[in-house]
Amino acid sequence: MVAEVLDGKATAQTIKDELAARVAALKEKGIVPGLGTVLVGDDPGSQKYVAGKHKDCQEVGINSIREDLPASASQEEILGAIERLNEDPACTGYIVQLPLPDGIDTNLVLESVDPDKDADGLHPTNLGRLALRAKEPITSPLPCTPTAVIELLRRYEIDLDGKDVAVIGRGTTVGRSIGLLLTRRSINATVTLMHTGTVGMAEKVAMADVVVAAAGSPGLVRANWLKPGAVVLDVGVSRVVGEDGKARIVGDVDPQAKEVAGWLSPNPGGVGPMTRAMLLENVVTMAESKL
Ligand SMILES: Nc1nc2c(c(=O)[nH]1)N[C@@H](CN(C=O)c1ccc(C(=O)N[C@@H](CCC(=O)O)C(=O)O)cc1)CN2
Repeated sequence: MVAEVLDGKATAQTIKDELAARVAALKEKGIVPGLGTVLVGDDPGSQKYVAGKHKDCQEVGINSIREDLPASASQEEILGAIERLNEDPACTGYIVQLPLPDGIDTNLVLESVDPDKDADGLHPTNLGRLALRAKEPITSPLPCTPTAVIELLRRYEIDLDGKDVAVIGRGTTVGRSIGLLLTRRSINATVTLMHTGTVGMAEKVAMADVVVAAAGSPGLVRANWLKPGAVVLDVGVSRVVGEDGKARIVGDVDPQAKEVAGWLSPNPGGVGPMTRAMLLENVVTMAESKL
């Protein structure tokens, strides 16, 4: 068996084309959506992701606003940037690029974002709504990587109803919140959330119809763990330097998984570009809510 590809890059392009039409309609009504980013420090990955977000904005017609701070920025300086974006009427929504440098209280920073401008869906108010509203439709912003996974599967018409989903990784941006989304009444999956303390990970993965690997541990998920035909989403991102001295991205899933899985999202080219598309979608939806 050779797995079919869940092409996140192509799907994200389709979504961006759809968003460009929605942005044009907003502009006709005098509303120009604006995305803000707060980037602290010089982590090459974060710099690349933020640059990608601004390029995406340009592509779909969204204004973008940058708050770039040095790695030495104090907590107060970061909170100052947050305050400026909270107050800026040109900023519809914004994100604080994670991770923040050591010594910065990430929770305090995320809690200082105006929940109505939380394009990342990571403010406790928005995560709380996700936790509490299991049945009702949610109109507040949702975290981008979890929605990226679900939207990618939806666009490929892969139904999650009644499916067993193994999620590996308990980080804020993916693992913790994807379980809440997947178990919503409208999606109806059953989730096993695994982490470094999990005993018997291979056996649990072997029972899953769908595997979401978001541990950031290169090659953690072995091909021989997978149920034949499983749907595999490789979300974890690690930058490794090859023998040629060049840095490249490696996912959590053993490349041989393509011989066992039924569907596989590549990394790069899978959930990453979809995450960026979901961020734009959040901003456009926030702007439309002002109509
Ligand atoms: N505030 C947030 N910080 C972080 C998040 C997040 O959702 N919110 N997630 C990740 C980084 N991330 C989004 O910010 C992200 C990661 C990867 C990509 C992406 O498009 N990757 C490309 C490859 C790009 C490359 O060559 O390096 C791909 O997968 O094809 C976009 C966004 C941590 N921080």
